Amino acid sequence: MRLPADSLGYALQASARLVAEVLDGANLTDGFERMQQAHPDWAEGTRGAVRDLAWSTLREYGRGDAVLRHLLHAPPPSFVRALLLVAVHRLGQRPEQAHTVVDQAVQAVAAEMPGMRGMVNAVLRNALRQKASWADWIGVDEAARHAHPRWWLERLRRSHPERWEAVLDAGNQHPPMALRVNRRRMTVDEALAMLQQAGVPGHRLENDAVLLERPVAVARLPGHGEGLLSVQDAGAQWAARLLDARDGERVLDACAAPGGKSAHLLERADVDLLALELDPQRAERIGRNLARLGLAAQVRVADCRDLHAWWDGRPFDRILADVPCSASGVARRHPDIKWLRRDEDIGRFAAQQAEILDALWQTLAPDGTMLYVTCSVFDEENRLQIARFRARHGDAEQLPIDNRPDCQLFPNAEHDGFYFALLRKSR
Ligand SMILES: C[S@@+](CC[C@H](N)C(=O)[O-])C[C@H]1O[C@@H](n2cnc3c(N)ncnc32)[C@H](O)[C@@H]1O
Repeated sequence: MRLPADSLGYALQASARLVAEVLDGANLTDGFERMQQAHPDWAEGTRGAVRDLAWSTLREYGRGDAVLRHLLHAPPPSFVRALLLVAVHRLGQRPEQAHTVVDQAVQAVAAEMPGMRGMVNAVLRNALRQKASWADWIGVDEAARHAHPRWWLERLRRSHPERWEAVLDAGNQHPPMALRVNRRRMTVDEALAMLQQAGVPGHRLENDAVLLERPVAVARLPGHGEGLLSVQDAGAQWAARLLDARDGERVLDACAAPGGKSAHLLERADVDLLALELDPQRAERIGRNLARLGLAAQVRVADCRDLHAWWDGRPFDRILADVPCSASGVARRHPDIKWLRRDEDIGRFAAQQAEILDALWQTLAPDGTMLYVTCSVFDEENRLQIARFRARHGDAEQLPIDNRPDCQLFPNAEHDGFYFALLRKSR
């Protein structure tokens, strides 16, 4: 049986498939991309509903899991468990629609696994009867309360003893949507007026980023196709300002895909840019992004650690090292990472980042600067990484950022979490 694509049952079914895939180890964004390709006829409303349910269920997964632990006596098939998680999330979000949610969840399971219909109905009705106890079930478990895995809590508490809870709270919110104005094509004031006229109001942030009042589909952004604007988090837009590349300089973006920061560097100055990327498919996105904006760079697929493979021996004036990391500062955009990553992964990222830093340092000109960037909030990838790098490289001087040794941005209502350290090579 097929459910109407504009029904809640359909959105519950599709989002439960995505959640089930993630809990079995798959990447959420890739899964959603594949699902959209398989349904080119989806209306914007259907796409939005499926996305919203899957993302917000996974953002809160720890809480839903704590509720289900009290309601299930044996583990159900992964689709059914995922459907129950999505439905429990929706029941919490929209208590006034409780009976519709239960009815539509039953329709959703009937369409996929008809034999489980009675079980889903019974569990959800029981969940409703015991709704007053949910807060206690969640409250006794710190990891459930914060909707993050326990190891993440511990690591964050060690890294930021004063603000770890605020960081977790921000990580559970819907992320803001910010735009970067292509300053070669228009001013921020012109962009704000154009957006206002299109019914997409926003305001200016630091570094000339624009924060939208409400997130919108990219298709609704005026001037996006023509390269006047790009979607880029306001925190990510700090990188180009901090690196401060000037006309005529030779610049390396060592980990470049999908090319957001490369594009920003090129919008700000006429630099000779080499963009490296390890993953060939992701590298293709750099060229597409730059073409939309009317910008150009040399794009190469290479492992930036393997200097023999890509470096011609000519040193760079500036290097952007936007390294692969845990992405713990952007978990609200990619809530699957909270549940897919393991504590041991952080040490592996740190080792890889150290190799990248050591390799790139050799390609930096004397007096040149390298900006190290992560979208992590864990010290091991950030402050400690840079302290260890400086201990290995006596010719590395750390330049202050806004009067501090480095800069840790925490996720908040304006931007995601990022870390920046600026290093100069002494002569
Ligand atoms: C944080 S993302 C970069 C985001 C990009 N700078 C932007 O602003 O659009 C890190 C990228 O580095 C790539 N990468 C990972 N290891 C790499 C390596 N050893 N050499 C080059 N690229 C690498 C990943 O595939 C990923 O695309």
